[in-house]
Amino acid sequence: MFDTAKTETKLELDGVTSGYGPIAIIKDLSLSIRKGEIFALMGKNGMGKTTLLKTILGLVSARSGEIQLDGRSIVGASPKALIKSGVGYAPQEQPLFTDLSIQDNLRLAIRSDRDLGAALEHVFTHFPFLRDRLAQQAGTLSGGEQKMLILSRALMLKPDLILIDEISEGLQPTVIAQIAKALQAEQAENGTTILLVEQNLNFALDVADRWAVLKLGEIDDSGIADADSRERVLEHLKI
Ligand SMILES: Nc1ncnc2c1ncn2[C@@H]1O[C@H](COP(=O)(O)OP(=O)(O)OP(=O)(O)O)[C@@H](O)[C@H]1O
Repeated sequence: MFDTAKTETKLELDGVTSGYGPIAIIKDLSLSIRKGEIFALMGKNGMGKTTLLKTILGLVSARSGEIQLDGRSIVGASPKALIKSGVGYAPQEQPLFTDLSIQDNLRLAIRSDRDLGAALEHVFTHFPFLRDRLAQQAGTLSGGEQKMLILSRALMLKPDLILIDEISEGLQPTVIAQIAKALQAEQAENGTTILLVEQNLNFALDVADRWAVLKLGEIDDSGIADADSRERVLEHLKI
């Protein structure tokens, strides 16, 4: 639930415009994510949710506006530099090396093998099935298991901020529940800030402290996640 103590800003976007070629997808968007909160960003297909995450990460350039992480500008920073400064990313597209083992996929997320043992133990607390499956080829995991591996990779460095893109897509409720539990544990135990792009309203509003709906690259509505949020968000997602 929303904690009024969470007032410090972790990520601030101010008047951000970005897109592809001459087309602006994100339009003069301002958004403030507080330290330690789970923030759900929802919206219909093609509204710019992924583009927004990619703009924060520097994978898509911001044409104008300001993006600050912990009060410092990150406009123009490389994705690698952002990951080094504590940002994790679980992309929507399957980013696994399917012919490599689970362990090798996880190893690629850390800088030095010296950190491997501790990082693995960290992700095993959320997804214990990985412990006995480290040698298995990632491509042979089920869809749900692959999603848990993608999230685990983003969690290997214990990021302060995680950007997660439609992790629940195509997953059965038990796997979604496991992922929800993992995110809530990260938030509660490590004070992790989570920006969750989602289409699954129930999952998003269950775990989120606050939410916003993106429409054609602009914030159309936003609020605290409470009993009335579901109906309000649903209205925005209608055709
Ligand atoms: N590389 C690209 N080049 C040109 N246009 C793109 C590119 N990537 C996305 N777009 C366009 O930008 C718009 C927003 O796409 P984006 O993937 O950000 O939306 P989304 O809200 O995440 O959608 P979904 O929920 O379907 O994943 C869409 O019209 C899409 O076609």
